[in-house]
Amino acid sequence: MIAAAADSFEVEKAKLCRKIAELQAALNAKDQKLRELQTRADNYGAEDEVQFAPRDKHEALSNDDIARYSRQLILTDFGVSGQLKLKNSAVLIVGMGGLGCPAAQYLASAGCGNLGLVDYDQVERSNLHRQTLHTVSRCGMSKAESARIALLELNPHCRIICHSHLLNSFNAMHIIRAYDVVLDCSDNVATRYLLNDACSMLQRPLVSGSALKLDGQLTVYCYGEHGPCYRCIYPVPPPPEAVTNCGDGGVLGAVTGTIGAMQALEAIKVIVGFGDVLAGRMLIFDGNSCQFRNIKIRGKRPNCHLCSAQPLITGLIDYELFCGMNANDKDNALQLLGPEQRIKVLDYHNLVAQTVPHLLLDVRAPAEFEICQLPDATNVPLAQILDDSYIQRFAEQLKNKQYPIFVVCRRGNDSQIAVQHMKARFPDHSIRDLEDGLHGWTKLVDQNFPIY
Ligand SMILES: Nc1ncnc2c1ncn2[C@@H]1O[C@H](COP(=O)(O)OP(=O)(O)OP(=O)(O)O)[C@@H](O)[C@H]1O
Ligand SMILES: [Zn+2]
Repeated sequence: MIAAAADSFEVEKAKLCRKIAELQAALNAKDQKLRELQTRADNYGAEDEVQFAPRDKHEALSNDDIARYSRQLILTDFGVSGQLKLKNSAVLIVGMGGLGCPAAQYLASAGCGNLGLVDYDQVERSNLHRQTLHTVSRCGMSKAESARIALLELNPHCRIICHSHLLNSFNAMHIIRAYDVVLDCSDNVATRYLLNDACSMLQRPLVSGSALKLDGQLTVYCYGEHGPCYRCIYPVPPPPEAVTNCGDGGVLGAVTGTIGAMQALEAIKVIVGFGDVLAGRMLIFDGNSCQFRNIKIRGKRPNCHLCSAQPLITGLIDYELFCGMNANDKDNALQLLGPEQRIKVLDYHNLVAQTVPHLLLDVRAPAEFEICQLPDATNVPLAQILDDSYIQRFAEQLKNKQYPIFVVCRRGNDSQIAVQHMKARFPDHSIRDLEDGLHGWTKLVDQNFPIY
């Protein structure tokens, strides 16, 4: 008895030692990456290819300007001097998606002289419902280029500089330095911290917007001496599992349009210098009840690691590592299950063709299940599968049933979570998920199956 216990202790100890060694190796690799990153960041200016032509300095408005901007020129707070400031300004918009498109549209048409557009991505059909500068014929084109075409149609006097690549720790300082104000229209936490840190170090106001489902938020960070930075409010990133993106949560174009237009308004106020800039306050928009609320957010944190008098962060870091998330909102493919717990979509298709009895659970939300579903699939949302009371009822149904269970979702991530959970409860039952989910089905089995 004692010998058996000692054996199992040794096994457990060996497992732990192996785990520690693996973690140590992973840590070393990340450490190495961080050092490389810092070296490249330090040397970035030297290897940079991005060239900015010097900005023209305009002393007066042209007749065309006067005719074009007449309706805003007559605003008391704005006037000729405001228009000139705008004409001489340079604004960087990071992300030409749901927020960036309306923001760029209002800034270009209002007469912002120099607009920088950053986006590494290309236009897709699923962008068009809210990313209003892009068109059907420009699907596949770089988003920055597509937006540039639309903006020049609106206002050919606006100088547009496209940065059709990822903004990252290597290039952010160099690019941002060339602009007066930055708009965060991105969709991921890593980019938010990157922009915040770079803007704080370079003392550039950062107009930050976000929108998801029917809700939106807006505030201005790094504004003036007392304006807090993003880290003052959120010193540590949220856990990755707490972050939802538009691809998963959904969003209405009119909501991103509302917030994006207001980002343009705050940028104009910052440049021209009128009104109460939304710093130290956050605007919360609830599209469902159509209510705007302003909440006071804390001021500069005296011990902020970034913007306090004695900062601990003095250079850009690896933000993906810091946040534990990629600098995009594309889903990472989860690898929770071994190959024996997964089935390829083609194999599942053959099994259906041979009418092998089985149960197919689709673990997407009901609204997604309504869009499209495989024949004979039963919709049991993941949240329900993770609920113990459901699993108990399911156990009753499963009694004496031998047929295999397959689980499917949109991309093959949630289905793995579901299988893992169910396997813990029913270890002897054959439960597998469909690799790559419905996206895989469209790709490999039925090209006519809708993709979203
Ligand atoms: N670090 C970054 N550098 C350059 N572009 C970025 C960066 N982070 C995010 N973006 C861009 O910001 C935009 C955010 O907009 P939005 O979320 O509306 O678009 P999307 O990612 O195309 O949406 P969907 O989730 O529906 O595919 C995207 O076009 C994305 O490519
Ligand atoms: Zn701060």
